[in-house]
Amino acid sequence: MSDKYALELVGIRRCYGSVVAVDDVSLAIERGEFVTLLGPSGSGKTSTLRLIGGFENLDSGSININGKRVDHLPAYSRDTTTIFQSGALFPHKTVAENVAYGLRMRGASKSETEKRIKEALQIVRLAGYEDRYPNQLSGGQKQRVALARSMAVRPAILLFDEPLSALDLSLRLQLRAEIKRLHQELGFSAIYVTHDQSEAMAMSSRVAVMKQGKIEQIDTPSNIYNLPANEFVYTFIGENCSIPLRVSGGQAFDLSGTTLNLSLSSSLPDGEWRICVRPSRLRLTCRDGAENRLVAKLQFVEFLGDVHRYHLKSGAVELFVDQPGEVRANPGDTIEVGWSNADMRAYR
Ligand SMILES: Nc1ncnc2c1ncn2[C@@H]1O[C@H](COP(=O)(O)OP(=O)(O)OP(=O)(O)O)[C@@H](O)[C@H]1O
Repeated sequence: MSDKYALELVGIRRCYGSVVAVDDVSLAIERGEFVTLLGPSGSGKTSTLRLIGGFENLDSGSININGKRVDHLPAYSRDTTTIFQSGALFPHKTVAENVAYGLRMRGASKSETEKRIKEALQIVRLAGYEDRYPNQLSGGQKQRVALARSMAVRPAILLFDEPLSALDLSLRLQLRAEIKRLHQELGFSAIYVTHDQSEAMAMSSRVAVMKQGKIEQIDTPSNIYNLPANEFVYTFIGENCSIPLRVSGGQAFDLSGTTLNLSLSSSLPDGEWRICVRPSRLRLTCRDGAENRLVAKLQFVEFLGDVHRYHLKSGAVELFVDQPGEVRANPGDTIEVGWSNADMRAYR
């Protein structure tokens, strides 16, 4: 146990009947880190957060906050606060009373409480809203109050349980930037749960990708994106084209048996493989001699704003390529697609 960490999870486990919701999860978060638990529905993110916050009990393992074991303590005695999806404000209390709540629970004096309310509302840009009631606030403002209430306590670790998922897209983007700014300015330690990968990538110091109660990979957003530990992480984070193929004697064949011009295949053992490439790393012109090339037919083109998405078919292989600029091909045209070895991953 080390007090170097704001939070340490050591082999924590929680089952509901026959479902193993959290399966031997270990994780250490340094002070000031913003770590996101990201994963599909049912992967155990919320259960992990609830175990840390003390809303659920462990079946085994231990939880340390600032070097002290806390898993035997009730929620209110742990040095954490949680911001929920719904905000969970008290409807009959004013903004100031809502923010004061956690401070009172922790025995702060009246003058300290007033000082912290003022500070917290300033931080979330809601100074002047002290006397309003939650029903007089917008969805985004309510979440800012919930944030202020949690931060006013200055907990060892802030827990976020999908706090933006009930908001519309533009508000979500706005608040996401706001939380990032606050983290940068104040340097609090946080665990953030989301199933939105762009949110996780944009906000976090590190991202833990979860699947079936386990952490598949924990790393910086850039390493998660560029150096995924396995196919699950690769396909869960960002878009990708997956090409099923068979390698035999250093040659690659698609599933219809057509030879593919892939240089990586010379280094792959014989067998069935899936090659994964991000559509943004595929190139439609290969004059510079890409290491891997496919001749494909253009099916159709989608306009996506900054880029066009070219949907292509080559034998049994289907791909899509994102390219900026004008569209210079028509459906039915033959196009060469290329990519470098560094941009592709092979999984079996
Ligand atoms: N109180 C409970 N009783 C029974 N099963 C539960 C309970 N809470 C969670 N589970 C189960 O545990 C597993 C993990 O659930 P959890 O809510 O932690 O996942 P999640 O990754 O947060 O999902 P989501 O993104 O949908 O919120 C799921 O299979 C879920 O059905």
